[in-house]
Parts: sequence; structure tokens; C-alpha cells
Amino acid sequence: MGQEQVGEIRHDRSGISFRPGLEGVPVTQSAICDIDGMQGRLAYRGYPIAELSAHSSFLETTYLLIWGDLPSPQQLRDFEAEVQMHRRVSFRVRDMMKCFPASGHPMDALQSSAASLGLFYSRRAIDDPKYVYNAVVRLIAKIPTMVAAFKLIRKGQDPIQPRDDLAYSANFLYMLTEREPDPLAARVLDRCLILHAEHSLNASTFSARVTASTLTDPYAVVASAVGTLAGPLHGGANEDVLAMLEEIGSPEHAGDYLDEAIASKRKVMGFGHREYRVKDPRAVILQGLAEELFARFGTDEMYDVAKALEAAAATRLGPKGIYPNVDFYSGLVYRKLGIPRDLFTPVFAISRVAGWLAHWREQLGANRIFRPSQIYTGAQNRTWIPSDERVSSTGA
Ligand SMILES: CC(=O)SCCNC(=O)CCNC(=O)[C@H](O)C(C)(C)COP(=O)(O)OP(=O)(O)OC[C@H]1O[C@@H](n2cnc3c(N)ncnc32)[C@H](O)[C@@H]1OP(=O)(O)O
Ligand SMILES: O=C([O-])CC(=O)C(=O)O
Repeated sequence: MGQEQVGEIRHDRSGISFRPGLEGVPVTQSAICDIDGMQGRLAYRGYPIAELSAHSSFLETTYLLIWGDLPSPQQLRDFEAEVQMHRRVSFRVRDMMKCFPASGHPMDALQSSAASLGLFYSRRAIDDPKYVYNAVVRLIAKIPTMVAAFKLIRKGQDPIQPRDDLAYSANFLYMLTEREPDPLAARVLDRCLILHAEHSLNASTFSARVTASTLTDPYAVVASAVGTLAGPLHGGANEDVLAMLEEIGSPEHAGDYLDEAIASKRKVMGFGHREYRVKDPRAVILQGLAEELFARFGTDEMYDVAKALEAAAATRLGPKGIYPNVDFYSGLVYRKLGIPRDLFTPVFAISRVAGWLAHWREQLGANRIFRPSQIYTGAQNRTWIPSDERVSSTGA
């Protein structure tokens, strides 16, 4: 049977239909994260996201995602202590980062430095539970240190060493801002990390699972996922949202901006989602966190623009099921925490490592290499001819 075309749906030789972007195609079974996109519900391992973000910590949620159950008090203490012990990165990694161009994007720096960890720890002993545990600990511990290090290295400064007396998120803010954070700021960041930790088969997690399915090491799995998260249609949108709000400039321009974007078929950043037909439940919580920070530390004038844009979009994009996603309010939160704009996506990555590693473990538990098919649309049966006898398609 040859390939056939029926309207937009096309079939490969086995008759399986082609769905652009794999929309609605299940490519794995997973017990990690459940999304109800019509109701706006999200749960990790059966726990609603609102409960986790209100009561859990990022490290506890990481443990839950990766090992399936909430840790006992002793298990959590051990995990926190191990992560704290492995926060430092080798001087070799720091020296390598000093050779990165200062103008490079921090996501590219992170992808390279995450991959470089494989040079130190890549035994590929992925059947050994101790190796798996250590790899999880190292990645969760070192990624924030590497993100903070690049921020200072690109300014020609030496990175700040982690402080053992500070908890995970407080220590990250300390390494980044060079001062001990207010406890509210540290807790808000920790809650943001919980909210971003996992989201089923988004593009970067799919990328992580594909890479994992070759049985390569976890550092390569994370590096490939970081590269995927960086794109503006995925995690990179959080950076673009603030640029968009600044371009709009004031609340009364939000409607015109939207009309123009829709007329010219330009995507409105921070809106839309493959899974949700309502406002992303994480955006609801992030908006609340932004308001908590504004009440304490002063408002951000772009917040009024964001609210006006959301209100204007409700009538223009809402009927198509397009609402704010997780990237819409996160930048306003991060900015209030003193995080530079081009570190918004690396902060997302610090958190999403938990989800990527949970999927890495799950993939290895029932592995089959990902190798989908394609529908070939190219030329057939051509004959090679010497270059001096060729005529180019432009006639040159
Ligand atoms: C952490 C995250 O990754 S969250 C997502 C972050 N990305 C963004 O915020 C970028 C803006 N949003 C988008 O590009 C998309 O909504 C995505 C990438 C998130 C989802 O994409 P898909 O599920 O493939 O939807 P797709 O791009 O096919 O859009 C479907 C329709 O909705 C429209 N649409 C989707 N998102 C938007 C948007 N943000 N602004 C305007 N229109 C939109 C499309 O133009 C399309 O309309 P059409 O049917 O008339 O052609
Ligand atoms: O699920 C998606 O496609 C994108 C997303 O919201 C995420 O990765 O958090």
C-alpha cells in the first residue's frame, strides 16, 4: 500500500494517520502527572498542584515526582542533606564557563554546562539504583549553582559559593542576588519551582524521554531537554511576555495590541496551550504569588498591563479556548524577586529537572527506543549526473 492523502490527514504505509505535532497521540503510559485541560486541573502523582504549592517544598515535590510517594521525614532529611552536599560545581566547570561568550544566552550556557557533568559522572550504570540516586542528587543540586555562576561570570566576577545554612531556594537567590533573601521571597520562589516542576509530555519532557530511550546517561537527557525548553513556543515564552508587556506600554493599549496581533496572525506570548481550554491552573496561582510580592515589596506597573491584556483576550481569544498559560505571570514574579529577564527560562529549567528525571526513571522502567515512522514526500528514482552537466533550478 502506498502513501495516501485524505484532506489534511495522511497515512504512512501501515495506514497510521499523521498528526502534526503529535496532537492527541499517546506515545507513552505515565503515572507521574495528570492534566484535565477542560477543568483546569493538574496533579502530580495524584496530589493537586494547589495543595503541593501551598504545603510542600520543592525538594519534597521533587522526591515525590521521582520516587512516586511523599518522603518520610527521614527520607526528606537525607535527600535535602545530600542535595546540600553536592551544590558545589568543579572548578573545571567554572573555568569552562569563563570561556563562554558573555553575550551568550544563559540557556545555552546551562545546556553546555549540564552536558559537561556527563564528563565527570557518566558511567551509564543506569541499572544501579545508587547511580540513579546520585545522578538525581547531582543534577538537582548543581543546576542552580551553574545558573547563578553564569550570571556573575559573564560580568567578569567570580561565582558565589553556595551557603550550607540556607535552604534550596533561599540559597539560589543568595547566589544570584549576592544577599540573603527575605523569607517571603525565598518561599515564593520555592512555590514557583513546585509549580513548574512537571507537566506530562510537554516538548522538553518528550525530548528527555526520547533521549532516555537510547539508554544514554542522565546528563545527556537533561541537556537535550534544556535545549528544547529554551524555545519561545515553550519555556522561552516567559522572557518574551515581559518584552511584549513593555511594548504594549499601558493598559489602554492592550486591546489594540491584541487586534493587531490577531490580524497579523502573530502569537500572543504567554497565551494558549495544547492541553488547556481554560486558564492554566498554575497561572492562577502564579498571579496570586505576584500579588503577594507586590503587596509586600511594591507593585510592578506591567502588572496592570498584564491584567488588561488578559481581560481583552477573554473576548478575542477566549472563545477559541486560548487563555494565559504558566509563562504569562511568572516573569512578573521573577522580576520582583530580582531575577534578570534572561534567567527566567533557566529558573524554569532548575525546576523542570525534577520532571525530566522522573520521566527518565519511568522510561527506563519500561523502555523501548522511540523510533516513529514518517511519510516520505521527496523525489524518487533519480540518477546521479556529473556536476558539469547539471542545470540548477534557478538556471544558474
Ligand atoms: C511552558 C509552556 O510551554 S507554555 C506555552 C508557552 N508558549 C507560548 O506562550 C507561545 C504562544 N502560544 C503558542 O504558540 C501556542 O498556543 C502553543 C505553542 C503553546 C500551543 O500550540 P498548538 O497546540 O500547536 O496550537 P496552534 O499553534 O496550532 O494554535 C491553534 C490555533 O490557536 C491560535 N493560537 C494559539 N495560541 C495562540 C496565541 N498565543 N496567540 C494567538 N493565537 C493563538 C493559533 O493561531 C491557531 O489558530 P487557527 O486555528 O486559526 O490557525
Ligand atoms: O505542557 C506543555 O505543553 C507546556 C507546559 O505548560 C509546560 O511544559 O509546563
